Amino acid sequence: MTLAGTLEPCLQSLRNHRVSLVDKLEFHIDSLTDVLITKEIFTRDDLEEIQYEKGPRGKVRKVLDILEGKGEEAARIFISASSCLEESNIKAEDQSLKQTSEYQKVIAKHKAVLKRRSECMLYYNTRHGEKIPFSEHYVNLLIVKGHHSLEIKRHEVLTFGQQRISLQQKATEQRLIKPAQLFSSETGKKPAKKVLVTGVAGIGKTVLVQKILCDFSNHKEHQSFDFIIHMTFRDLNLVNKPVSLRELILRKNGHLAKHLDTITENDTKLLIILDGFDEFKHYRGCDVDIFLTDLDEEGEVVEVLSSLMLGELLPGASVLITSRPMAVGHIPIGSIDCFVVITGFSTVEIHDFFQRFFQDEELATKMFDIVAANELLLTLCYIPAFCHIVCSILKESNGLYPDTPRTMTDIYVQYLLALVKSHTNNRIESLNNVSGMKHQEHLQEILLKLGRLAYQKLMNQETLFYSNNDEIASCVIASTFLDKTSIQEPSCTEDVYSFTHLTIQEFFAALYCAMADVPLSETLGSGNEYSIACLPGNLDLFMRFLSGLLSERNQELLSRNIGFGKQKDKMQSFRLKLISDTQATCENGAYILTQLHCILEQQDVLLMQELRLQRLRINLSDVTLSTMDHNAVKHFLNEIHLTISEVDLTGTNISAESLRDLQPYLLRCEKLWLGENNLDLEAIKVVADILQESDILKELGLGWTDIGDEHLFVLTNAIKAKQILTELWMEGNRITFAGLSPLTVFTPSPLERVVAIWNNVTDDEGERLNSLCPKPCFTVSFTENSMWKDWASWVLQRCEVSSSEKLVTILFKVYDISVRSIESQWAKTFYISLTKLIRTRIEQCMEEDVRRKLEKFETILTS
Ligand SMILES: Nc1ncnc2c1ncn2[C@@H]1O[C@H](COP(=O)(O)OP(=O)(O)OP(=O)(O)O)[C@@H](O)[C@H]1O
Repeated sequence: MTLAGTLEPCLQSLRNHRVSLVDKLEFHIDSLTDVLITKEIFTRDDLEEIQYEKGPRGKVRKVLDILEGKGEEAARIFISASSCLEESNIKAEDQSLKQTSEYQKVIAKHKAVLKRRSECMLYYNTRHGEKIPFSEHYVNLLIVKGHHSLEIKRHEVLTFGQQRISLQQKATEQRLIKPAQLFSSETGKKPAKKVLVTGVAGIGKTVLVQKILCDFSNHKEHQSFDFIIHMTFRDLNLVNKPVSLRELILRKNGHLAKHLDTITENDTKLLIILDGFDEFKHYRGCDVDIFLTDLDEEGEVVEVLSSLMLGELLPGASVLITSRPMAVGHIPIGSIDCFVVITGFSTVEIHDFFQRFFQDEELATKMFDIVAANELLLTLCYIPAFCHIVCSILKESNGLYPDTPRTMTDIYVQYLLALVKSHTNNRIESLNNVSGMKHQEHLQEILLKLGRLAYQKLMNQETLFYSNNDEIASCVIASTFLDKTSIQEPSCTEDVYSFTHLTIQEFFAALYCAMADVPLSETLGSGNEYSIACLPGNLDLFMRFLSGLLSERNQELLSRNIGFGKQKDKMQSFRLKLISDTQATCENGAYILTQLHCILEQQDVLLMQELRLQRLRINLSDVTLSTMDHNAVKHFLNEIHLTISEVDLTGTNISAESLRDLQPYLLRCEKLWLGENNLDLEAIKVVADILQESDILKELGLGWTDIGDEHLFVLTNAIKAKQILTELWMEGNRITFAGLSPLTVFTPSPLERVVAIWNNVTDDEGERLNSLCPKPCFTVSFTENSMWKDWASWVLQRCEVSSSEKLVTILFKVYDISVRSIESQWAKTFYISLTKLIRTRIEQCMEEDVRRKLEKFETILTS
């Protein structure tokens, strides 16, 4: 004991001063644990243990207990960190007394600035000068906390080889929250610091940000922060030389210049909002190796922002990032501690939106009824941006829908026509009139110029641009779709432009490709070829618009109203490409959602009849599915009556409700993959219903779905009723021997294979299970070579048909040192083939960031 005391003076000192340390540190426990995590003394598991303790004093005690097991060096670092903390607090207290009143004045000033900036709704067809008060027009948005597949990615339980799934790390249950709760602490938990808000195009991410700013500046919510700094990636794209975070903040917040040091020293009271990550030019390059840690340190803009997101820069500050889902994979996920998805409006909110938009109860109800009578239109209105466009069209046309829109493109086309019409005082009405003809040609020219601008900028991932095209900037119609902002550069003020909404830019880009006299092979591909399936993910909305614009009905509308010549060759070429790409994808099982949306946009039953399908595989994996996505899937499967050989819904954030919605189609499938979704008992009951009803469902995948024995019992009863299922995969769950043993009754017939590795089952228990059936059917660890050989060839085939971007996602899941260390032949062959494939892709890859990631994997696999 004495010996230990002299050999471990720091540990001993902690023991001696335990009582006084609890007194001193109880108010600094959060910052202290943060420091210890940053210095890698504490792990996330330690943090969780500390957070379970009630009250700050209990937490300090827990910290001291944990330190006992961490050794002398950890204790030394702790003592130095806590004395620094105390010193800085004394200094801060002294200073703060002096600064309090001035600091409060800056807060008030900043709130006044934010209030002015956020008090008007950013409606994007607002006539110049027309102001719509935000608070009167904000409609409640449905926001869900917890996104299972992202949570899992964060905890890295997806990587193969993880031997243990921490039971404490059960995925957070999904639940509705209010904007005010984004940063509020839940019982016993630390408030979230890094929040990621995702949601599809036009769902209301930017409006949510505005809501936060508005409530903060009106002293209503988020008052735990002293300052909120708002930046958009759109603006940040304009920075093309090394900068410091100080410069970035001051670009739009010059009034904070004098006090920025105090504000950032007090970073736990600071929230930084970064809106529109998907619009960031460098979004694919955020896995930087260089970090900045100081407010004044200069670096590339991507380095500054990545350092901020990862908590290297201003570690105490809270950060909220918004992004469309397609770019989420590029955000340094490890740093995020709260995932939020905006799901848009429900019928109640749509109704409310109509009331606020029309500001006349009777008229609003009449308009709402028109929309409610058309199910497709109503579905589109769940997305606020579309809801707004639908209302605008109804307003312009007095409720008379000229052509009932059936798809997203239809409403954008009609929106374009309505705005063009209203801005040109109906001058394009008459086709017979000569000046009308001239006017039409002029109009076509302007729209195509605008389209080309949208297209060029979209391909370069630019959403904000300096105007070097005065003709467009000064034209009234063009300016209807463009926003002008003046920004302060060090020596002058510059005008910058953006489309009024990103979806509008995507629409115009597609309009250009569809209507300009440039062949599709030139705009969409290189040489004579182009592919719908292989375009990068950020072009999927553009592709859907293009398909809709190349449909018969929209060509007809554009020709009738604006005089565009129909692009018959392009329509035919696109249609044939869509057919051949879809056939290939159904055959090889590559990701299919974009094609399904393109098919929905075409609204052409004949097209589906022309599909010659030998096999039907539907792969929708790894992207959260929205209501519109479900519509696209259902629309396709309603017309194609084949048996579905495989449906892959892995990592789609699927809920019980959406599973129920898809149930009739899932009854037609032979293999169903539902892994990496948080399946609650309700969802499992739907799966059980499918098992009980289906005559053909043979293979079911439920890996990493957070299921336990209680869920498995429900499934077992269903398997018993139908006795068709041959394979059940349940890796990475909470299942025990007790849950698995009732399945022995059905092994080996019909159930030939039950995979339950990374559950709560020991190898001995696995052997016992196998001894209960005539031949071994249970796999609880990596032993059975033949099975893993099959698995590996399935994964390899998936990799081969995936785009390089998607390949990176798959590689993140399947590479792992511990599997590579397995000496089995299958593992060796698997990794050799994978390495070969990666090499080929590196050679072909045009996208710098994807190539870099592939090269990293190649190095890992060959080292
Ligand atoms: N809560 C809301 N109340 C009223 N209108 C809303 C609301 N949310 C969104 N809108 C309408 O939808 C439009 C689009 O919203 P917003 O720009 O926030 O979408 P987004 O998710 O940021 O889209 P993108 O990913 O394309 O940038 C807004 O301009 C507004 O007209």
